[in-house]
Amino acid sequence: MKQQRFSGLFETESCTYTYLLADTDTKEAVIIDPVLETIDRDLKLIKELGLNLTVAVNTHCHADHITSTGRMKQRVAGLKSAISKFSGASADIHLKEGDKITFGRRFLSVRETPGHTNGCITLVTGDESMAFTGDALLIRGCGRTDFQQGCAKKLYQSIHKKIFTLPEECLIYPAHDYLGQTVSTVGEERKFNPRLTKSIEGFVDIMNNLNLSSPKKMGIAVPANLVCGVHDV
Ligand SMILES: N[C@@H](CCC(=O)N[C@@H](CSS)C(=O)NCC(=O)O)C(=O)O
Repeated sequence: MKQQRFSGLFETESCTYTYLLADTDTKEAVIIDPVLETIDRDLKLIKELGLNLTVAVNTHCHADHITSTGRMKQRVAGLKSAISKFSGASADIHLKEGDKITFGRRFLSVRETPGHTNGCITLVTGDESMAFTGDALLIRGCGRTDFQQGCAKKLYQSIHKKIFTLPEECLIYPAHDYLGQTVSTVGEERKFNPRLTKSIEGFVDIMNNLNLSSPKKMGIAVPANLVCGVHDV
């Protein structure tokens, strides 16, 4: 009997992945990194599947899009928002290393993976078959480290100590992909990630020379995400 429903959902403007996980027996569900623009799509799916959404969690305080967790709380009775205690953002649940987000008989455990921001977390399924890495580890890449307390050394250590120590076959689901890639594995990223296969000095050098422009929505996204995407809840 299948006990877990998993959906990967995509928001095209910010290239953000939202993930929905549910225990198919109890119908309890968790949503990871939901985006304001796709709130209707996500809530429609949840309703169609007859799920009871209990937690909406952000892997960090996003700088490129506005979260829908606050608006979801207004539309889903009993829903709780969650984010790292180091994010600086308000939420019902402030997460730290080792915490568990339970849905039915399943859970996600929290691994702190700072470096892109101070409050970045990676969420790992109880059986360590899936890891939701937010903007820490991307497929063949990683989150930038040039704002929001970003630190390349910290990110390198986070990924090597908290993500690359997971089983080789553990599936990696990042918060973004800009090339259409949907999933990787710990083993693949350990072997082929062009940034993380370097020494820490080489990695820092790459990160200091990315020369990326700032996310277009940064000025509105960060203040909004500090209050779950809304200023009135
Ligand atoms: N062009 C996009 C922003 C793209 C970007 O900066 N992505 C971030 C994650 S969202 S803060 C990132 O870490 N990218 C790493 C990389 O190597 O691309 C926009 O304007 O929103």
